[in-house]
Amino acid sequence: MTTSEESQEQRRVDHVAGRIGARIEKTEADYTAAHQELRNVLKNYSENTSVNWFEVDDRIETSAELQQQRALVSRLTENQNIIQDQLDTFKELKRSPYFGRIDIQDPDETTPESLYIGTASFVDDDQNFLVYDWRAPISSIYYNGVLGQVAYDTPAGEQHTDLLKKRQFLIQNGHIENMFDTNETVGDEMLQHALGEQNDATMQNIVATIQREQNDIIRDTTSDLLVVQGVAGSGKTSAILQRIAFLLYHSRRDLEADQIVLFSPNRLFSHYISDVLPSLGERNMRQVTLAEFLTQRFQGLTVQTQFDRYEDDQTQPINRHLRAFQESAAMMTAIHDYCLKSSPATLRFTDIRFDGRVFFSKEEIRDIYDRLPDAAAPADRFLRTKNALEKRLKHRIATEAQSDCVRDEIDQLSDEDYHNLLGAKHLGQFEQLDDEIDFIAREIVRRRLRQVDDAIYNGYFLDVYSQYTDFLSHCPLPENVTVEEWQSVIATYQHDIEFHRLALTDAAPLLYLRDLLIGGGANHRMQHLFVDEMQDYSMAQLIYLQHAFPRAKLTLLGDSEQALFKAVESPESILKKLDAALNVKRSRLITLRRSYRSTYPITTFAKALLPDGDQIEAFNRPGDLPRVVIRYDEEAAFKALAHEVTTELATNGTVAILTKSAGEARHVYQELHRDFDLTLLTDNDLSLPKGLVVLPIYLAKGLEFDSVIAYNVSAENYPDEQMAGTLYTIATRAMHHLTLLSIGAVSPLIASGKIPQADLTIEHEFQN
Ligand SMILES: Nc1ncnc2c1ncn2[C@@H]1O[C@H](COP(=O)(O)OP(=O)(O)OP(=O)(O)O)[C@@H](O)[C@H]1O
Repeated sequence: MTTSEESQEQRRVDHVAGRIGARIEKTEADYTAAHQELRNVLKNYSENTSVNWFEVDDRIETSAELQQQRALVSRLTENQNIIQDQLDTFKELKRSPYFGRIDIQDPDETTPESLYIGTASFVDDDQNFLVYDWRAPISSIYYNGVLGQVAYDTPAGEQHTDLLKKRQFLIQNGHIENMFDTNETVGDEMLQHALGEQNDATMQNIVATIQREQNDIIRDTTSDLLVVQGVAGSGKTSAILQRIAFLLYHSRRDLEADQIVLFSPNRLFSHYISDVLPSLGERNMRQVTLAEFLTQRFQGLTVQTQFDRYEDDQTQPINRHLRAFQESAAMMTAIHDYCLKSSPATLRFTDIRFDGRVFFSKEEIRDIYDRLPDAAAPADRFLRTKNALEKRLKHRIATEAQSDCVRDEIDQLSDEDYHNLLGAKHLGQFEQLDDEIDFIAREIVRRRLRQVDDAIYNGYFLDVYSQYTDFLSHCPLPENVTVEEWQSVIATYQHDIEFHRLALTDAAPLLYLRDLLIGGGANHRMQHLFVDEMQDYSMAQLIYLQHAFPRAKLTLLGDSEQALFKAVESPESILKKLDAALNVKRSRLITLRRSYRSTYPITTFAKALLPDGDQIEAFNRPGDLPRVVIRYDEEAAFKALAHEVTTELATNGTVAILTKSAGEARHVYQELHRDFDLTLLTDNDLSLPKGLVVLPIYLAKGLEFDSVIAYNVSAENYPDEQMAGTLYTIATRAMHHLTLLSIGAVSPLIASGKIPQADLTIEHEFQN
């Protein structure tokens, strides 16, 4: 690259930045005007809210006026927010207007054209595209193409062009720091820089350096089920966030951010990724953890979380084949069959009671259900039963409203209570006073019987918990499950329910049974469902999620090597199982084998922990060897830990001590918190601070830290292959430094001959 080319490019950057600067000034003026308008309306609004609320007529008038003003305020606020967002985008763009340039020559053109690609598009006042959005169809060439003939998809079909040049830029504060031409997808030099820089507490966008396979994930618009199996640090999470930005850009008119839901592994993760979409000028999608989702669905019950289960599994023996069956697709099929075969006689109806007496008896309810055509789906029949009960309730309300005692009650009402019962909507609606009185009478009875109404509306007249017991007692068992074992499953479930608790294993089958029998539970608005860390979900849970979001396209991401609960599975076998269970039209598997997060020595060490780690490709970023520090008693270990922490904090922004369990994390906290500014993170924490943190590994899923210290990787703590996934997950959270502290003999996973001693720095304490 010649210096004249560099100065020419810098002149262009200056020119573009100048244009953006002018637009910022104009937008700032627009913002001030919008803000002033909003303030005026708000002032007016607050004056209006203090008017007389006592007289009924005034009240109606004021209320209508207020409603109008409220609508105006919300429109103006939205307008102001849009301008603010534009301003933020322009300011960001001015600092770094673009990161790429492609020179192309279309078949019907005589001269080549240079296009510049950035995080958002910028069109000047003469309609020249000075910067193209990275998501524009033509930009895909930048990520995918090597020089020569290339194709790219557009809404009008596939287009062809000749790619003559591809140039990458690193522009900071309007200044070109680095630029070079490349024939590769996105050159390693650029990536080296991006990865070496990171030391933020939150995730950054990767649009300047998206890799080819990541680009495939991001731009896939046709699959109904996209399964991404990628090794730790291969950019799965990054890819889905850019994918969401891409989908929002491409379906601007039909897709909104709140029609996309992401199931995240934990709440810290939700915070960790929260800046990525806003940095690309998009709103965040909805995020929920499995625990939050289940808690919301089972109000009144305490549902075991994945974390509770992980902790419990460490202290109690687990019957793996039993659990495997309970969480399988076969279990969900059994539920489905059971519900389809259900009949009025097998359904566990219960009385609806009021004031200690039976209001609608279960026999009456069963009778209604029985009279409905049995060809209808159970949920349909249930809904019609609900409607019939509502009708009967209305009838009883009407009859009771005629009673003398209700009329007496009306006579006793104060003016205020009377108007409240009538409600603003009905004021002046009745021509005859008698009609108004009738209405009030029904309203009194309706309010009194609200509990019955709620019971009908919520379908409380079917005891789903006892129905699930009935299902379990009739469930066809696989050969490897004995009747005795199954009896214990039923007994445990019943015992849990008695104490308002539910095991995680039972949650998905029970929800499925409830939805199939009584209806509801499905969200038809969601268009995309993303599940990160899918290896921690059972097949039953995934089937349920598909049922709960029936219109959503699924993107499932995971790494079976990081399974904390299960054995490792090959990506192909995972897709095969999902294909069979989820029954989708178009499915696709993308495998990512290159790991970007950690330095070369850390990834080399981490992959050696796994039985089939050879397939992991380490990105070539230099760094120190992982250090193993061995001490033979706790006191010496904590002294060493304090020393390591001090050293790491001197050079790293985030240092995490990762433990196997919450108990261990608390113990470390107790020992260190007096000497260090240390934060103990639990599953209630919502944000990730910078500095020094201690947390169990399952809360660190999906996260990364500049420096990781694995606490106590002894043979006692990590005795065998079962723990390989956990240790691998811990090691791969480190970006730049990894230290492994062992109290006593080191785990055979590390001390095995598989890991060459030359790949580690080992520091022993001399024993007396
Ligand atoms: N193309 C890329 N350009 C720059 N950085 C990247 C790229 N791909 C991944 N990274 C970086 O690598 C790190 C790991 O990415 P990410 O968290 O998305 O991986 P993951 O596959 O979800 O990891 P895990 O399964 O271990 O949680 C992040 O810091 C991310 O910014």
